[in-house]
Amino acid sequence: MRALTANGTLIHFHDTGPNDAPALVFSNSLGTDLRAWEPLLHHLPAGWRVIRYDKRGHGLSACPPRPWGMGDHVADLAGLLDHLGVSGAVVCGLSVGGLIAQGLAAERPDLVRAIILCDTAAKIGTDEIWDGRIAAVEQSGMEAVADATMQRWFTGKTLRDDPERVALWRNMVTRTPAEGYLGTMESIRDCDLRESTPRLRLPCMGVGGVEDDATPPDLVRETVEMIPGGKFHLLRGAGHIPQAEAPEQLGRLMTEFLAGL
Ligand SMILES: O=C(O)CC1=CCC(=O)O1
Repeated sequence: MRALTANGTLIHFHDTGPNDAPALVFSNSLGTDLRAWEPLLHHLPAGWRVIRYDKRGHGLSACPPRPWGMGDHVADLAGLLDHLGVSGAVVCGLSVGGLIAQGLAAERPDLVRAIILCDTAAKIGTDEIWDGRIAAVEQSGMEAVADATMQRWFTGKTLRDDPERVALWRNMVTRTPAEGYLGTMESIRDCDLRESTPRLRLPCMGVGGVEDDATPPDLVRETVEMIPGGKFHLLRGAGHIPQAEAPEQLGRLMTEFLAGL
């Protein structure tokens, strides 16, 4: 368990593997913390320095008073990598983590050598969707959105066959500070990368779950294909959290992509 102050914010992170190995950095989704990547870890190739962190308002990282936005999420990750002396990383982002990865690649190309976009887009949702969820959390707290979130995140099969595992993910959401969740929803609502992402010039792989109701696969494909050479893969048997439902498929695709860099 380690922490440092980046962009004025206490950031909790895990950093494993040799310091001189190429870095693979994970940025997680709304309502999840760095534990979200655990199912994937043993499907990753050896020889990488793996860095996971809790974005502001999530996990053990600080939750500064709102308002803040996507620029802060990007500056937090830039600050973390600068402090760790990491440049030229491969950044893998899930959902809002994918927005952070795209934003970092645009703002600080020295830090990013390639991106892996999981269940994300250059623009996620509409003002109407986010304003409705923001109002629900402001009025009734995290419980108000937890069940609908599980429906968006997981396939019918997982919801039916594995209720205890789903309950753990639900706990992760309901234990996220409401302020952190609200600030991140506002960040997503106000973020539109449809002009900057097509200007990125770096290797990009993307994946989308066939049953993802939050960022449907065609939306993810559209974003990945904005970047020349971007390659999209559809994940069978997966919803919005591919490392939970399809860790082997995702690990194999990532291993192939990383080997080709
Ligand atoms: O709606 C959800 O919970 C899915 C999601 C949208 C952005 C994000 O990070 O997660």
